[in-house]
Amino acid sequence: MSVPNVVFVLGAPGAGKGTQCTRLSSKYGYTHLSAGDLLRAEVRDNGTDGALIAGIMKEGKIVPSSITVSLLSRAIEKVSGEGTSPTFLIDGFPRTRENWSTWQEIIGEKVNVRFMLLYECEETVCIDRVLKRQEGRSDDTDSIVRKRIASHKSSTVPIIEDFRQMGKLRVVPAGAAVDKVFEDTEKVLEEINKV
Ligand SMILES: Nc1ncnc2c1ncn2[C@@H]1O[C@H](COP(=O)(O)OP(=O)(O)OP(=O)(O)O)[C@@H](O)[C@H]1O
Ligand SMILES: O=c1ccn([C@@H]2O[C@H](COP(=O)(O)O)[C@@H](O)[C@H]2O)c(=O)[nH]1
Ligand SMILES: [Mg+2]
Repeated sequence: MSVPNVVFVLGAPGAGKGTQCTRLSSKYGYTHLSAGDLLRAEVRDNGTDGALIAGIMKEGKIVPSSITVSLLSRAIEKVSGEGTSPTFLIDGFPRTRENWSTWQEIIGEKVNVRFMLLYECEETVCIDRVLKRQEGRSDDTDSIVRKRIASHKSSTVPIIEDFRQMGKLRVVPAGAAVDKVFEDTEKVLEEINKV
């Protein structure tokens, strides 16, 4: 089988990464892997690092790269072994430059990272969406979402900028309605698939 393609999907908390990945997966059969969901599953299932992860998420900080990359690596291998779609949408990762270097060390050439898709949205809109979200997430509180936004600015924006410098960043405005954001995402994917 050919090497799986990967698209990293980034954006501030509440920008709509999960919403758009779900739609893309159902329309195009891509495999959606949310790093945050994998970490939450470790907490829920009392995994080895569950308590550590829970404490970090409560502070809106970033979990050590070795933990997140090994969860992603296992999930990619599991799905690849099932013979399903070779295109992965990796939602909410890489969060830091260190996340990316650890990914390169551990996963590296096993996959082909095509580009990073960035959902760009006003901070006030993002906060409003997170606080209205009804998914029972313990980090969807006013004080934690502000910490998550601060982590996004200090730790994630630099790796997004690195992808821009590499010519591997595609930006989709995410302040509009879900359908419009989806249409704009499809346009970006069409352009990429022409290359
Ligand atoms: N374009 C949109 N317009 C209005 N509401 C939206 C839009 N996109 C997503 N939402 C809603 O905003 C909330 C956050 O969306 P979503 O969970 O997709 O964001 P996210 O980027 O994955 O956030 P997080 O990083 O916190 O996981 C959800 O309740 C979702 O239904
Ligand atoms: O690569 C990652 C992804 C997530 N985290 C932590 O999880 C929460 C929630 O992430 P969502 O993408 O909003 O689901 C995030 O605030 C981080 O604490 C991480 O450390 N590394
Ligand atoms: Mg999400």
